[in-house]
Amino acid sequence: MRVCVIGTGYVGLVTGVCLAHIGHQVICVDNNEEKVKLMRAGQSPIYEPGLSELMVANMDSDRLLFTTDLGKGVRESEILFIAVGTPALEDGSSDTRYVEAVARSIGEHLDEKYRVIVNKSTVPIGSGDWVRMIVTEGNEAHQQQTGQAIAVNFDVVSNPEFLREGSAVYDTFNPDRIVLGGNNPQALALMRELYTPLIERRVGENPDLPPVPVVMTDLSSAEMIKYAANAFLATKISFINEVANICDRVGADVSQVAQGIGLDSRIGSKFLNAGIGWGGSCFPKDVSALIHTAKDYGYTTSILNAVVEVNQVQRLIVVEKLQQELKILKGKVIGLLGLTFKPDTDDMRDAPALNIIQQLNRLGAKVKAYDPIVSQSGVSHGLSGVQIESTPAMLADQCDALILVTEWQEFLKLDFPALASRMHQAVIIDGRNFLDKAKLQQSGFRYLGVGRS
Ligand SMILES: NC(=O)c1ccc[n+]([C@@H]2O[C@H](COP(=O)([O-])OP(=O)(O)OC[C@H]3O[C@@H](n4cnc5c(N)ncnc54)[C@H](O)[C@@H]3O)[C@@H](O)[C@H]2O)c1
Ligand SMILES: O=c1ccn([C@@H]2O[C@H](COP(=O)(O)OP(=O)(O)O[C@H]3O[C@H](CO)[C@@H](O)[C@H](O)[C@H]3O)[C@@H](O)[C@H]2O)c(=O)[nH]1
Repeated sequence: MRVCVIGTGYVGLVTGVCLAHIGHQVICVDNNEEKVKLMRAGQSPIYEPGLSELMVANMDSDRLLFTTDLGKGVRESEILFIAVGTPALEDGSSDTRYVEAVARSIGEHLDEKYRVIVNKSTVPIGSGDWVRMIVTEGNEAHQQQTGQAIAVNFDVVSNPEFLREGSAVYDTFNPDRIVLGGNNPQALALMRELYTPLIERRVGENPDLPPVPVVMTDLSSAEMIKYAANAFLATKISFINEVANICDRVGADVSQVAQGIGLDSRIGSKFLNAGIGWGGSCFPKDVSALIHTAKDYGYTTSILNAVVEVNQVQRLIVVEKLQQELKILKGKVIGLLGLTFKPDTDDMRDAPALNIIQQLNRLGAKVKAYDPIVSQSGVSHGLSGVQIESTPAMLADQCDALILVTEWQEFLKLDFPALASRMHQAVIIDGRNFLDKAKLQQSGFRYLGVGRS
């Protein structure tokens, strides 16, 4: 099938590359010329394991091309994915201006051929009908300008994305479910056909599993599924973090507690890692957007408000632990192991590290950091108040404490005795309960986790 993906960020690029890989003809459109230039040269503008190789292979097979020309993408494709960003506005609601701009442009380029316009971006409930309206407006304006009368024919489908950064390619090939929301069975049938190789598990690592469940819904239910999924996962993390804070006080170990409750199949063991809380480009903005939507309808989201509140406190729990340990932070040197909001990504959007740096700066500490991706990339990522070091050893030099912020696998293999010998005081706060406490203690560290007293 002929597909156009508009927006080549974490979702759009991965979606475009993976759809090409399962045999579709894909045009990826982005209005960022630098990005398009990079991708045309076979380089991925984002760090995502396995993505670059797959991208180049599909470009070489002539199934994937990149352009800034949205008109070309619309004219030459039957399925048009909108995959642009929907960041949070000041008031917590979703900023849909990029979706609006794309929907309007699609309208300007439509002809008589039938198209399915797919909302892949996470958009507020009700956006399906709104996108239809904007596309129609764009088309009518174009017709007025050109004097051409075109009978356009299209449907809007909601197809929310559930991939995780850091395992985006794997998740796309091995989804837990595919959600398709829409009003016209013809559009939903085309979408099902598009995903058939994935549904039948012809790609991916679990060929023996039953077919991927396809959940067909109306537009707004599909939109709500996306928000509800992220809000539930964020709730699960805030819940275990609250339990961790109680564990710290009563002397229990949250890792053991998580194992004990996670084995109950009604609870499940995933997303029960306590630590410095959830961040990233999705959970914070999506939970806020859902709270905002509820407010628009006069409903107060008591649970979700608490989920956010717990998370705000949780992000700074490592600084509190540091204060208990070192007392005065003014004039102390603190080293952060990791900066990105999770491992295997270069994404710094709403990373807990940003709050930790700000708070340490406020308390007068000098902050240094080492991150496997950020240190290598030489890109500032808009970071201020932190000195980026290029090796863990340089990070440890003269530090009064280390804080593990991101659980990069390579941190498990660090030479901790060597790091301890370079520090002023060998204190480590494990913000992800990731390191081996006994090993750290043997290496001469005073070790503190979260809820692992
Ligand atoms: N990042 C994730 O893990 C993830 C997962 C699921 C869903 N989502 C949702 O998917 C959407 C995209 O997220 P992302 O993280 O990929 O965003 P992103 O910021 O990484 O990428 C967005 C891309 O859209 C491009 N763009 C903006 N306006 C454009 C226009 N008018 N024409 C063409 N291109 C345009 C930008 O240049 C950028 O490359 C969001 O709604 C997000 O909530 C993201
Ligand atoms: O047990 C856990 C699991 C995660 N996290 C944190 O939660 C955040 C989000 O992690 P994760 O969900 O793995 O990453 P994302 O790439 O943000 O993916 C989420 O957000 C995406 C965007 O909507 C969705 O598509 C995915 O399904 C959803 O998992 C990160 O800060 C993690 O450190 C924890 O603190 N404890």
